[in-house]
Amino acid sequence: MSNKVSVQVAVNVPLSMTFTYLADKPLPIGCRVRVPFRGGEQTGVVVDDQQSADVPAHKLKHVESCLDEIPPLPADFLELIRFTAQYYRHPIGQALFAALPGPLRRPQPARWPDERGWQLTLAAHDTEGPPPRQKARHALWHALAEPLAYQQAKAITPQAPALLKQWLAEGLVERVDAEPPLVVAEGPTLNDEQAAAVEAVAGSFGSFAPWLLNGITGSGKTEVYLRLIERVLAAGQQVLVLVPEINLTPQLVERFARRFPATPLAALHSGLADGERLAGWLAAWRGSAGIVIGTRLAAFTPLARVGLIIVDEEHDGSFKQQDELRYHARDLAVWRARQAGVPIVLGSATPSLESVANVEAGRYRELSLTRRAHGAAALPTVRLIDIRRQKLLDGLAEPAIAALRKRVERKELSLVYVNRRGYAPVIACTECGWLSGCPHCSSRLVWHVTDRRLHCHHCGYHEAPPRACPDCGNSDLKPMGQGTQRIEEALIALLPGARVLRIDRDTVGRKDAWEAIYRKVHGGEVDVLIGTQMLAKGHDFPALSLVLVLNADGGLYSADFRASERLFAQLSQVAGRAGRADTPGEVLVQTQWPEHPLYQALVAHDVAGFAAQQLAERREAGFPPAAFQVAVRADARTLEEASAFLDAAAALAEPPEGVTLAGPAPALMMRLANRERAHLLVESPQRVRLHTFLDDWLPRLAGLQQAHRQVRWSIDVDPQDF
Ligand SMILES: Nc1ncnc2c1ncn2[C@@H]1O[C@H](COP(=O)(O)OP(=O)(O)OP(=O)(O)O)[C@@H](O)[C@H]1O
Ligand SMILES: [Zn+2]
Repeated sequence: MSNKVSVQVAVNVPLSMTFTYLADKPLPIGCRVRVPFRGGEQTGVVVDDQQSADVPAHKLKHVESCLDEIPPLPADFLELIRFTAQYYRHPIGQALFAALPGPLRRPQPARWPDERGWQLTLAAHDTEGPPPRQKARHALWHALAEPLAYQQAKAITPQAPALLKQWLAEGLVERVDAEPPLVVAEGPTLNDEQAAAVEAVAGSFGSFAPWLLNGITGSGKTEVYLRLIERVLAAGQQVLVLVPEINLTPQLVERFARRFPATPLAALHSGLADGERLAGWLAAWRGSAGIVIGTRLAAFTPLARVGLIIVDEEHDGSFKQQDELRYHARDLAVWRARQAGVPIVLGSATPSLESVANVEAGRYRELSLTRRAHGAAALPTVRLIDIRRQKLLDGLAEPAIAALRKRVERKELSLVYVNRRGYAPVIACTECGWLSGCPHCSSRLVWHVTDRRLHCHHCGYHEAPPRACPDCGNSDLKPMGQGTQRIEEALIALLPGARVLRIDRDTVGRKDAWEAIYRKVHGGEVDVLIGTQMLAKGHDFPALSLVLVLNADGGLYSADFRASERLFAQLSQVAGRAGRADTPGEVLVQTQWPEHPLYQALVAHDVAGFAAQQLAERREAGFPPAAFQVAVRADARTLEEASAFLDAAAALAEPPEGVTLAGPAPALMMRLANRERAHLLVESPQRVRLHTFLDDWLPRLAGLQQAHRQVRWSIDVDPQDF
């Protein structure tokens, strides 16, 4: 008994503690283990070798040896997890397991993927090989004279995996160690601003330095990333690139792979199968993937030799996870850059007010790209169409229709941007004004033509539309507002012969849908694109010359203090899609409030002015980034139950000077999936004070659950949505 050792193990359970087990020999910190847990079995990770004092040794269960053939999880990864759990107030085990790829959460051993390359065998050199008319085979065969990595082979032909397998079986190729060379395809000559940005960041390699790359849409930020990546790869290091949307990943991956055709690249996003994700994750950890690109979860990927971190579209809301582990990937990326002692580049055309404030405070340094990069491309002209003085045809004003017609005639591409968040097509009664509402949420049901049903976009409930108004019996029910599907129908009727392509969550559900869309758009097979927010971000469609914005007004007068910032960013982004190459761009915005300062700033392309005005308002009101917030959210069957819990929580608080509690208040979306939601806000101008207060207060809340059994509650640090 005496030679046993005890270890601390993190397990995937909702408890803010680790568990003590006995082992026959010391187990390295970071190794995955299989542990008995409450009558079952769990995967665990050894996080410490300290004996906890309060459990007598004879009561401890045993843990067997490490599961894996791979080494223990690295110390800097565990440190990141510890920080994340602590800062975002999440159980350590759950934070850890959320960051691991699926297969590593299960108690099965993992091994390194085979990353060797392929080369022709001696025997193969004596054969003829595929004839030149079999182009792809021929090209692959000849490339195999030298060691070829998987990625290089796949770049030659998509049939490579099958061919390599076949040739391996026939003894024509063999597996060899292949150190991929750094091959860099040619890029454009940088303009002065781009070159200055590259030099500035490169000058900070080897130490922590946060940079805000503030560049207007189309100013060539991606090109700046590519040049920096080139230097990092040349120094034998890795780059981590975070992007907001899974849709953007294929486009960027392709651009990176074209520039660095031989560099192994790991793309990590939620659309991957478990095995693919694990392989990419391990390649990143081992250091064999030179470029690691992914959505927010990729912020946790261990990297053996990171030299630079890039966060593209840093202002984007999707970097914040809204449930379970509510982390902000951009903020964690900055923490990681500091931990690793490397620079981080936050890129955006509409930087978040948080980053703008960090520049003002001297914490970040700013690099500006003020001109469009491509030849003569200029920012588009933005015009407002005052719809108070226009007759609308299916939601479209006459000048808007005329502008679309002109583009179709000239064979130029147009984009109709429908801000569905503002107004979705609901079914309304023309007599009494009844609107189709969800029985479970305080949201409207949205009419879908595809299945001819009403859908709740919040809880997923759907139903057939009523034949007559449930309130007054009138049988004349009409769709109100313009969703993408309704606009599509209208445009097909208004622009005969035009090729219209609608892009929204309903049409891009499939994994490869985006690639098909790109092929169509770039192949000149589309005249008018219709889309929601997902079309606004980062896409580069050179032929696009007109952007028409519908329904944006909904964001002007929202109860959410971030709504204006988001709307401005979205509209700048979508406007920035126009006129990126040789065709000058025009943006038309239909609005009832043309004099609103937000639209005036949009017309003037005054990003900095708008940010300054917003920042002043936030400071005035004591909102972030002038203050830090933590939300305690609660939901229950009734608002009273939820509020009673929050009242009880507030009663346990003894906030020190400089920390205030506000609420409880109902959430903006008060009812969701049959639960009513409210929150309590804790605020302070000083982050440290806020967190010191939480350290004292949050542990006391655990005792409340007993008296409020029906209430579910959670902590959201730096909340983004209310
Ligand atoms: N120095 C340059 N000379 C010529 N063309 C360039 C240069 N830099 C970038 N480009 C081209 O300009 C276009 C816009 O560049 P890029 O996509 O890098 O801009 P961006 O700032 O990342 O755009 P956004 O944020 O709007 O998505 C691309 O087609 C790119 O190839
Ligand atoms: Zn609902």
